[in-house]
Amino acid sequence: MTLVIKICGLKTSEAVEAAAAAGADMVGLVVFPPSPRHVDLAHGRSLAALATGRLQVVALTVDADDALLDDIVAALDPDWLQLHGKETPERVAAVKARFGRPVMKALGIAAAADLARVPAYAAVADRILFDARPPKDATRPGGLGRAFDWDLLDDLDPGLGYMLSGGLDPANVAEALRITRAPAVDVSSGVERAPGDKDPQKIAEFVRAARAAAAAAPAVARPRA
Ligand SMILES: O=C(O)c1ccccc1NCC(=O)[C@H](O)[C@H](O)COP(=O)(O)O
Repeated sequence: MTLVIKICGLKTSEAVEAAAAAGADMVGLVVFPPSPRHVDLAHGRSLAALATGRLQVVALTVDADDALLDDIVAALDPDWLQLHGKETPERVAAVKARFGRPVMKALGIAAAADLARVPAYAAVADRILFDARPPKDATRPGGLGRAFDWDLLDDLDPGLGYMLSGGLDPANVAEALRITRAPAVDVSSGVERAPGDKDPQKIAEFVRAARAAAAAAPAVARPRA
């Protein structure tokens, strides 16, 4: 199975072009004003149009209501909706039913107990994104460049595709894949010069390192020890 790679928090056409040229699969557009990666809908529309047909477009929101999601879907026509707030399983199901698009639910992980929520979300989401749980005083729930203990995902079978996220970068993605055998990875801070400023060279290095690691140790197809 081919590793799925998502580059998140793109703000410029240069970054979209870099993700496409590097061979990424998905790009995330953050619609959350407190984030340094926030794009307004007019700009998001042009970035999504540039990506469409080459990269899957993920619209990332945090506890968005239906009215905002209506506007986002109309503007970005995303392939995926990523819910990165405190959305309940019921809310995930409602968003999926209303918009008829695949929904990726982010779950913050800091300890094994955090995985207890997985079955309820796996029943309604199309993909789970495991991210580091943010500190209590964080101004945003993701894109913080924080990793969690990847060993927590050992032996995890959520019953659906999942994405590993949180503090990944070109130097550590191979080790993260070796430990987790994740079928998909997501990165933001690790391919930036500064928050919100993507570095085309780091994007290329990340994709190259992740693809090489996946080729050396195929993810979900690899039998468990
Ligand atoms: O990126 C943001 O600023 C952001 C803001 C609010 C909610 C989620 C956000 N990012 C979510 C992502 O999918 C990131 O790629 C993920 O958290 C990993 O980020 P990083 O640890 O910086 O690679």
